[in-house]
Amino acid sequence: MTDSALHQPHISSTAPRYWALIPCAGSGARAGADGPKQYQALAGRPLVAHTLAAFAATPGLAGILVVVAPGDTTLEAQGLAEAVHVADCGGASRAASVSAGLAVLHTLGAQPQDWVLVHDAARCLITPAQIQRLMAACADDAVGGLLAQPLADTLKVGAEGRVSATLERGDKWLAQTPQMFRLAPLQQALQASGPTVTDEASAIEAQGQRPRLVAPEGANFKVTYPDDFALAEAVLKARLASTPATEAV
Ligand SMILES: Nc1ccn([C@@H]2O[C@H](COP(=O)(O)OP(=O)(O)OP(=O)(O)O)[C@@H](O)[C@H]2O)c(=O)n1
Ligand SMILES: C[C@](O)(CO)[C@H](O)COP(=O)(O)O
Repeated sequence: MTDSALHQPHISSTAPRYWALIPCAGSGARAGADGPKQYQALAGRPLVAHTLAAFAATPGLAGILVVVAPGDTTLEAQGLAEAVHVADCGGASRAASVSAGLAVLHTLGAQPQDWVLVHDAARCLITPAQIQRLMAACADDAVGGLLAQPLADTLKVGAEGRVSATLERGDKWLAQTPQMFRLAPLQQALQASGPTVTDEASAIEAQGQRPRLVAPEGANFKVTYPDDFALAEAVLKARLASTPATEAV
């Protein structure tokens, strides 16, 4: 047996299930709101309610786990915890929150070979169609993958406020979420990468794997800065206006 085979997790032959893990324990410092950005009102509901509604409307998920900060009971108080599992095990970094959530998934019955779709609570424009697009693209993939957006702008390198180079952008993508990997390899990869890695794909890449890139076909930006709230709200309202009430999430 090779050294790498020794470190492979046990993958059983039963059909894998799909779990959603939603890190929701950030403080939203860059958004400059009064409190965590995931609970700010957007189109009449807390921002994270839109995120959760998209996952609740996605067929084929075994469960949805939301990781919140220790002692945070906002989801329960807002009536948003009924269709999801909530664990107040968030950590000091996004990666720490995701790792803590992966451990909780085991207690919910998740198996090492099951797929986990990690999605930022702050990406509230995600749709069931986008989630299913990623699931379909990666279901037979040996590694897994992520939603990502090809660059739309010319890409510059800056130094001391001036352009030092213009990069070829044909092969550049902006990483989004969900990012979908199997539970055991993802846990191992995050443990090896440590708490500073900024997405799951980076941790998997550091293990020598090449995650699949899947375009989202529609807006899926992360609410990060103050202006993003109005932009996200406009997109949500436009979708609601053009979607029959039975399909709206
Ligand atoms: N310790 C952390 C940090 C982030 N997140 C979550 O990870 C997602 C993406 O992180 P980001 O947008 O960077 O959120 P914040 O850390 O909240 O924002 P900021 O960096 O501006 O403080 C968000 O849904 C956020 O709640 C988390 O669960 N735990
Ligand atoms: C995971 C992520 O959404 C990919 O774009 C992003 O890296 C998370 O945001 P952060 O600012 O790096 O925490």
